[in-house]
Amino acid sequence: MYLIGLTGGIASGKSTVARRLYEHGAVHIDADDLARRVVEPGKPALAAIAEEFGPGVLRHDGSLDRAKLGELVFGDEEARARLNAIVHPAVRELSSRLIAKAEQEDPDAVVVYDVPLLVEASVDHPFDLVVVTSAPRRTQVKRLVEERGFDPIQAEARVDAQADNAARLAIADVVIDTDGTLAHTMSQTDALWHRIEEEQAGRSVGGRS
Ligand SMILES: CC(C)(COP(=O)(O)OP(=O)(O)OC[C@H]1O[C@@H](n2cnc3c(N)ncnc32)[C@H](O)[C@@H]1O)[C@@H](O)C(=O)NCCC(=O)NCCS
Ligand SMILES: Nc1ncnc2c1ncn2[C@@H]1O[C@H](COP(=O)(O)OP(=O)(O)OP(=O)(O)O)[C@@H](O)[C@H]1O
Repeated sequence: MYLIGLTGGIASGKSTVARRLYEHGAVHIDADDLARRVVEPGKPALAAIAEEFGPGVLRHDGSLDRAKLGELVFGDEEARARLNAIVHPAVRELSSRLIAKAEQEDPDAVVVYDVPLLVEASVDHPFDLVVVTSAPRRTQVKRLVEERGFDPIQAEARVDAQADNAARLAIADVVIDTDGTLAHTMSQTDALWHRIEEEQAGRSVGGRS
């Protein structure tokens, strides 16, 4: 297995890069998706959230009111830390399981773990490569406002709830500049894929998998 940790700020283009790697043949595991799965009705993390933040964060059907919880935690560091303490251990456990399963199914798989909070949550899977998508704060805010309908204050609160670009760049093996055209992002991603293929070919010559 070749394990890539893919991180970057909100709306910096992680999903775009992950989708391209998936099209090349990688297995894609998305931490945002796992974070949704672990709070489905009936899961212990959802009960813990309702206990911690009150029943007002649940909808009438018992599912999580994500907008309501988002209002409570973005812009309030202490509340966010309480939420993270509930959700992150469950995501850590599930991601470990899914990465192990991908390796079991194909020992030569390239697995991309797409995780926005790799720095903040001290994710310590044994990555072969850490890839960071990087766009300036103003581009992130512009995309959130223009493409996802956030108001500017909400958009800034989301961006500021995360590590800054400098902290992410400090742990990067590869940086993908996502402030240009989509074609530029794609060509950097294709070059990354070719590099990984070459590394994998070198490993099999050397007898490792
Ligand atoms: C607060 C919640 C319910 C809001 O849900 P919502 O549907 O509005 O956003 P969604 O989950 O799709 O996240 C969108 C983006 O927000 C950012 N984000 C989400 N949670 C956090 C957080 N705790 N800290 C900083 N940024 C975050 C990420 O960039 C993520 O890609 C949700 O984000 C949540 O449960 N967050 C805690 C779990 C978590 O940390 N998830 C991130 C990856 S593990
Ligand atoms: N050069 C570029 N590279 C990547 N995305 C770009 C670029 N130019 C514009 N975009 C747009 O920016 C948005 C980036 O969203 P994407 O979902 O890939 O980011 P993300 O980092 O996965 O976000 P999130 O943290 O919310 O999961 C997309 O709508 C994409 O089309």
